[in-house]
Amino acid sequence: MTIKELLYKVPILATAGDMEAVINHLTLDSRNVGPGSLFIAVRGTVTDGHTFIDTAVRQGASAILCEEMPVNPEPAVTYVQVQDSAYTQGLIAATFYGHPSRKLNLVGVTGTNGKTSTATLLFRLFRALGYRVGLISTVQNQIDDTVIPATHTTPDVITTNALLTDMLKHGCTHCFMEVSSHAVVQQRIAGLHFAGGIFTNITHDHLDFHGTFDNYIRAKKGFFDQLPASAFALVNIDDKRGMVMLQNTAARKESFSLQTLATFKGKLLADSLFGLHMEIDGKEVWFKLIGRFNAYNILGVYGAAVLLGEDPEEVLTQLSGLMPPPGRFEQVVSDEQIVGIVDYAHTPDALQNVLETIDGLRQADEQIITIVGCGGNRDAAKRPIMAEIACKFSDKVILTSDNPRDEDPMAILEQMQAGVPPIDFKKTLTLPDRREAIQKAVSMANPHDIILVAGKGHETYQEINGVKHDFDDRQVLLEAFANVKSGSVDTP
Ligand SMILES: CC(=O)N[C@H]1[C@@H](OP(=O)(O)OP(=O)(O)OC[C@H]2O[C@@H](n3ccc(=O)[nH]c3=O)[C@H](O)[C@@H]2O)O[C@H](CO)[C@@H](O)[C@@H]1O[C@H](C)C(=O)N[C@@H](C)C(=O)N[C@H](CCC(=O)O)C(=O)O
Repeated sequence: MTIKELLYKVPILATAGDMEAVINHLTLDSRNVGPGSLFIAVRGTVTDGHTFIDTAVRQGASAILCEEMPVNPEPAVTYVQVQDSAYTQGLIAATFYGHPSRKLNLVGVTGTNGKTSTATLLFRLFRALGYRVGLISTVQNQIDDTVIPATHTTPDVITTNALLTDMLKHGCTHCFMEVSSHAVVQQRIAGLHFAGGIFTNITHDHLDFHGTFDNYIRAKKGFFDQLPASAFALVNIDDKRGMVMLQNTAARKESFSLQTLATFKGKLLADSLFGLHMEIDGKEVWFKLIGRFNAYNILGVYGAAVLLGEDPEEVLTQLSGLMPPPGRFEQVVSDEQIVGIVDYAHTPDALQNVLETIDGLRQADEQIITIVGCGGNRDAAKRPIMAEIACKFSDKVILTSDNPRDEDPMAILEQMQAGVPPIDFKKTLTLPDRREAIQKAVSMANPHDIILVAGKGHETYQEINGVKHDFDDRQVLLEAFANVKSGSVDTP
């Protein structure tokens, strides 16, 4: 495709060089440039892509898209100046790949918690309903049975268009994707045509990136503002920001609720460690998912499926058979009936949801032992809050590391300790080594006690100083169950 064809409908400020130059590859990263590449220079959070234009040219780039023209452009290379290269990237990627998002039903899911569960449940539901389906999620991307490792919750828009193209080649009719607030702000969903958007909830998270809670809300809302009139915008109106999401959208406004009148109204009848019993649209159904937060996920998934034209009764039948996604309230039970629960809860709200759920389901003599940490190089404000929540609901708490990245693990843990109420000092232990923390919890547990290992969920690594070391909470729990003699009470 020529650069001129690629720029169809793109507002351009200036050009230099041959507009008939042929482009066979798009990239944001100078390290991936080769002959035929169009290098898109984007201003990032760490560095400015414009500083790599010369490198891209040396590596054979055919064209450069930028916001600022270089002082000495290379005559053999085509340069295009635009107002906003991050946004333009989305329009170009859609044209380059032939607008794949218009050729299937692309549904985006946004919200602080529940994105992965909702997108994954939709993916599994539509497969169970007989469709070929794609998934773009934090845990993994998937085209039917083929798993493609994920690097982001929402990839860059070039990668997304490439994934959607592969999905179409495999006959997919639907794709369910997570839409993170980072992605909205960084234009990673620009130019994508959505058939629908779902809002799960919004709570304190990512303030390191967005600065204020208002900015974070605005970022989420930006997704709904982008939806076309042909799409549906389905929001959880039990979250007080649900209606805000709908304010400026052109899409059809739809809602779901466990508490009030909504397009899709559900009622939670019973909640146990074995599943949920709900009434949806007047029908009683059992689900294998656990916890009130999953009742919301189920309702959102049900609503989206019905809005996509599926038969409500068939949707409920298929949904009732689905299991939780990996690392989402995943249970690992020892021979002695110590219940390990591995959950991705890494925000205050998610941790509170999981702990409230466990607290509501346990018997009076069953202890909750919580293992929790907070990531390095990320929102530090949540550290004391998460420790406080863990203490509020648990009989014992072990503060430990969760991807300290470039930070000193002990410094993160000290910030968490600041949230431990003095009355809870004696039930709290600090063990920076996560493996040791899990082993300690198992050694302290009695049969039927519940050990919550929070934060990593499906992740299979611990990131320390830029190196990802193999670490899987589920595996380490199993090893601890096998190695440590259960029943030996070792109170901190
Ligand atoms: C903070 C953040 O969101 N960063 C994302 C952002 O990178 P950046 O702005 O920091 O990029 P940069 O390093 O400043 O570089 C600027 C530009 O120069 C280019 N460059 C850079 C170096 C070089 O040698 N050559 C070159 O061309 C880069 O490709 C980039 O285009 O844009 C990149 C391209 O899209 C992303 O890969 C990158 O994600 C980083 C790796 C990341 O960790 N992001 C996280 C925070 C994130 O996005 N998380 C959300 C989920 C959040 C949640 O809900 O939990 C997600 O969607 O995954």
